[in-house]
Amino acid sequence: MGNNIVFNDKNSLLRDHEIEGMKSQLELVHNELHSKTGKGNDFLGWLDYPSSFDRQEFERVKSAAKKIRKDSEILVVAGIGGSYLGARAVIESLKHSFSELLPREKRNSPHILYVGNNLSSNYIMELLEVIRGREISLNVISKSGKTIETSISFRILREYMEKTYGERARDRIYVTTDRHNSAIGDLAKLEGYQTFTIPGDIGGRYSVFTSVGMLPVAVAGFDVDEIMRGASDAQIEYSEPDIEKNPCYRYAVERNALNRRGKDVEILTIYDPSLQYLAEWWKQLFGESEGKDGKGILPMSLCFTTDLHSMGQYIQDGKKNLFETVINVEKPKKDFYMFADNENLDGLNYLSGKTVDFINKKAMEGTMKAHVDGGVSNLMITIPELNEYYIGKLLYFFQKACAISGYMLGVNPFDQPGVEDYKRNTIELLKADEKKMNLNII
Ligand SMILES: O=P(O)(O)OC[C@H]1O[C@](O)(CO)[C@@H](O)[C@@H]1O
Repeated sequence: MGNNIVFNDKNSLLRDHEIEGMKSQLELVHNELHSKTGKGNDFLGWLDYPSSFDRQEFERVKSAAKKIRKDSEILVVAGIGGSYLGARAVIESLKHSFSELLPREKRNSPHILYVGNNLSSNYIMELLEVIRGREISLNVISKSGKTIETSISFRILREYMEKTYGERARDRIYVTTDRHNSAIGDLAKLEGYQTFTIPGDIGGRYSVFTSVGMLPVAVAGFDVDEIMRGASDAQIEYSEPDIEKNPCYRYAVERNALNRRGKDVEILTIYDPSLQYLAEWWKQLFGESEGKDGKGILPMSLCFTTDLHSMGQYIQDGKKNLFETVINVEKPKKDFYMFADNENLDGLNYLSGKTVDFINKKAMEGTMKAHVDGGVSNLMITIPELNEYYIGKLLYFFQKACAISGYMLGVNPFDQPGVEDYKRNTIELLKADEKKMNLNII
């Protein structure tokens, strides 16, 4: 097993001169990013966050997590986009796949439930049904403090908490938000809720290492020090300007090179369902960062081998405007040896003595070969295993690659002006409806 993240491009189908031709641009954007002179340079707090983060705030996160772990069976996390995907990506990657169904004696952490990430009345009401009668804490996370999905859920849950716990509700409500200009920040002050800060110069999709991600992750029982150690090593390793020594830059450059060849879609391919939320986080990171000014690579994700039986046909034989980036986890958390069966009616005895993970890896190799033979470029990122250290490193790998890639594409990877349009329309429609109702009452 290796001891670092490795980028492999032997199936990229790119030619050396395509990479060579981009080296001078890489040097330029590297300097822009590190000298903080590029677009969106007021949102670069994430760049050296793993080495410069506020240790006091981090200790407060750890002690709040300790308290929640002691007094709560469930932590409800209310947030959307970058205000929940990072935490969920880490937790789902590391937790037991069926933790909700484990017997109590085998579970030593609260369940983490997510709300505020949709406007489904069914979802919210059913969440209220399952938390009733159980000890809960609530962590509301919103940088702006005014995102409608999160605010609605927060209002409903706050009322529930106040009815259930009375005065003691304030000891169970935790607010993570911007220090300034946040409606929920003002409310927290007024009500005396414990607050955590999202630094002003870090946007939601780059905030996983702040209290936004680390409080829920610590409550779920994972080692946040190790995550920060991985991120901090990544910060050093991926600041190397030479593409030959920097796998993160190589990934950023090659996805741009493929885009210049007309590949507009990147599919992040995972072979373990526990990585599904890592893929969701990755989609927001790249989609919100790069999809602007009529440009961008559309980030998609598929979970193989599951989706080979639904989408494999398209990748093999469909339009050739896509490439894949495969996440390969070298060592599984658990494994199982296939055994021989006397009857062998299912014909599987040829697999006896092989592990399930070995079979998964062979499926990965076979799939890559088929797709590459079909003309689909495959990049591969290998991580030694799914633990806190490597997850921290991988998340930083993608953040840095996204910033470099966005600059190479010529966009500002740190704003999201397009998202505002749907918000404005929704609020306008709701307010117009309110006016109509008021007129009817008169
Ligand atoms: O933390 P907030 O302000 O609630 O925003 C949540 C998410 O919404 C977005 O602004 C997009 O609407 C993302 O950029 C952000 O991560």
